[in-house]
Amino acid sequence: MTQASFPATRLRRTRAHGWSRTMHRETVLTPADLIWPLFVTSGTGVEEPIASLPGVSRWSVDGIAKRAREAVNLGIPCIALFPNTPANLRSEDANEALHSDNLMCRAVRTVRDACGDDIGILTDVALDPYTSHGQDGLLDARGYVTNDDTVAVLVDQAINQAEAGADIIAPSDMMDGRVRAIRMALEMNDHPNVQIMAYAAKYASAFYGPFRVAVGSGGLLKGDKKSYQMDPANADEALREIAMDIAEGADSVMVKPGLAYLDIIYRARQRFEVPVFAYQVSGEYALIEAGVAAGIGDRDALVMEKLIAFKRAGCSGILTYFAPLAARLLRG
Ligand SMILES: NCc1[nH]cc(CCC(=O)O)c1CC(=O)O
Ligand SMILES: [Mg+2]
Repeated sequence: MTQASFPATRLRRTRAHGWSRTMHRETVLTPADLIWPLFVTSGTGVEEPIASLPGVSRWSVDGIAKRAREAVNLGIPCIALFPNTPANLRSEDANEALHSDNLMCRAVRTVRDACGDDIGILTDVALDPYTSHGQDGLLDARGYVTNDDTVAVLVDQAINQAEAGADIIAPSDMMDGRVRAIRMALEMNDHPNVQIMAYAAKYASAFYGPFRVAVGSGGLLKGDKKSYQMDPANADEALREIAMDIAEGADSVMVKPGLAYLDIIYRARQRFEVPVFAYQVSGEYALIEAGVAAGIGDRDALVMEKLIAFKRAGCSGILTYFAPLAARLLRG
């Protein structure tokens, strides 16, 4: 047989056996790559299934502590907390965000009591779960979300969360200059080791709908968030946002939503030596669940394929509502 009659290289050769596929795998996903977002609600012993997010519930703080323990047992290193503030505590000025006994702070303390230092607690900094208008910041007389006045409140909100025991402050508001302001306040208030994970490139996305139902801001929001969240058409601008947040003292940055923005994750990793996280947001979760319900495929396989894509693009980790499912699958 002449040499020309067979391929010089057979890429299928290393795919022929399971052991070989394992050996040649370029990217791995582990439970340590996962951050589990959890929704907090009032009361004790309360679980409220969220219709917009099938399989996800709001939990009262005791339930949140149980979920945190579950995360520890599954090898998930960090949870992210989001409060469903009671309607009567929402206001124009989001004052509830600054109270040391608000839902968020109570949840942080309860988790810390239950799990000690075994789990990282990430708290979201933005005003939308606390405002009567559902915007992430304060409005001026014409309804514009003000930047610098909002940053002043975000700083107090961040310190309030750090005092309660948060490990990672995650500003999701997209105001300019907030990372520097929060970093300075953390340093000056004796929290030098509290991290900042900046939602650096956060897009004005149609994929946040189910989340807004979960934190009760969806029905309140009039208009959109396009004057502060990014235009989905832009990528160079995302790199500027990320560069600014690094310069202002962010320990890590986030790209949000996830799958539609893998190019941003990839470019950020090429450009900067900084940990990049992705948020697989509520609409991405709900679409997979809707697809599974419609019979388009197997949930486990769909979820794992999407999560490995984030790692392949260069992510250090992923915020995902699928965290407990994925961790269980990974542990076999
Ligand atoms: N600042 C609020 C915030 N923090 C995280 C999300 C979305 C998360 C998700 O959809 O899962 C949002 C929604 C928004 O900006 O309207
Ligand atoms: Mg910015």
